[in-house]
Amino acid sequence: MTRPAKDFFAPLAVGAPAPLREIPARPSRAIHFFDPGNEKMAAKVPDMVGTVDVLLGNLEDAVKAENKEKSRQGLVDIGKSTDFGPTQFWTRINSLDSPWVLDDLTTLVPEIGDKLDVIMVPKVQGAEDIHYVDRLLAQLEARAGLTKPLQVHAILETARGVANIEEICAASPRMQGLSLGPADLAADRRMKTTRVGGGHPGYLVRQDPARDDLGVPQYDAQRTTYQQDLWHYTIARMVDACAMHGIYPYYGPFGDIKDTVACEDQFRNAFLLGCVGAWSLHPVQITIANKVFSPSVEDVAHARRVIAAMGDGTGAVMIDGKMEDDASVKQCRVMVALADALAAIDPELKEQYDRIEVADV
Ligand SMILES: CC(=O)SCCNC(=O)CCNC(=O)[C@H](O)C(C)(C)COP(=O)(O)OP(=O)(O)OC[C@H]1O[C@@H](n2cnc3c(N)ncnc32)[C@H](O)[C@@H]1OP(=O)(O)O
Ligand SMILES: O=CC(=O)O
Ligand SMILES: [Mg+2]
Repeated sequence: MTRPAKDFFAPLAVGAPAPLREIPARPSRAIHFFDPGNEKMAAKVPDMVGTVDVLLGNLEDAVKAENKEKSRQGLVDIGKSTDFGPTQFWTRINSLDSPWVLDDLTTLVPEIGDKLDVIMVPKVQGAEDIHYVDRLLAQLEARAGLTKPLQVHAILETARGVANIEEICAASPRMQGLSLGPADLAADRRMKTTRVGGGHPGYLVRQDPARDDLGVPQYDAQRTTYQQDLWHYTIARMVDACAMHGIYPYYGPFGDIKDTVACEDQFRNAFLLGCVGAWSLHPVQITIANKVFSPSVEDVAHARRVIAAMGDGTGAVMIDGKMEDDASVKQCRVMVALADALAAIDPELKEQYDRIEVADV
């Protein structure tokens, strides 16, 4: 059950920092995963600061059981020794039923709780999981004397989690966002796939058969097929639930590292539907996410033009043969607000957006 409105923003432990009233809209186009126990990856982290919006030290799946303690300690060392500047610092803890998660939280909060921005919780099933983490974090924050509350991000990777999506988003003022976890979700749903995110050639629709002069369908004639997106339904649910609760939706992992083209397509579908970012599993995917989740110069130019033409934002105007009104100007404001936020942290993008001529507007 969700707490009554009057108690929703009350700290859950004496001495814990006051919960945030609003989740900050910090750019997070790529959430870049690294294993803090892998020396080669860990060594790259300081140089990645400033090149990616979020660096996430992963402690869960993809870290071998015998390396869990090493990765946790590696994360503590990186957290203490790194100045993250404009880059956010997140972690993915082990699942709540695992033998490692209690030590993850009781170690990370006192050691590097002041450096961490967001704790990603995997395999969240319902509000009860968030309530557990919420209270424990409050106790640990109070004991550590933290002044800034940690935010919580849930991965949607079970059928029950998807069914309970709204209550998960509403479970705590710490809730920062949701990510799609397509690999675990596929397994939990008993989908017949063996991939980490992305499409499947068997999930398609086929063009109707052509008909001969007598109207008889030619079933054996060549017919075009169109591959469909396995994740459309779940992403759309995530976007609505997150928008309703003032938190942020993300595409999760795309496992075919070499298929940069299909990765870009999946990320772009998510961007167009309302997601703010995606996971990056390999440095090559940072570039893709940064590109896709930044509005194009053309879209920003058009949006600025509509906003300028619409004056106080009411009424209707014609631009290039198209009707624009209150509803389209609101979409344009979303686009420009994102462009402004990105320009503030990304000098290359700022230069591109600044180059849009006043004449274009
Ligand atoms: C379903 C889920 O839960 S998804 C989330 C969990 N999975 C992960 O976090 C996976 C993270 N990524 C990885 O483990 C690796 O990128 C792999 C296994 C996919 C590929 O690793 P490799 O085969 O070593 O890739 P590759 O040879 O292209 O690496 C090139 C360099 O980039 C480094 N690198 C690879 N991935 C990363 C990364 N995520 N962060 C930083 N550096 C990386 C490698 O260490 C290597 O360094 P080197 O040039 O000093 O030798
Ligand atoms: O954790 C991510 C997933 O796809 O599973
Ligand atoms: Mg998973």
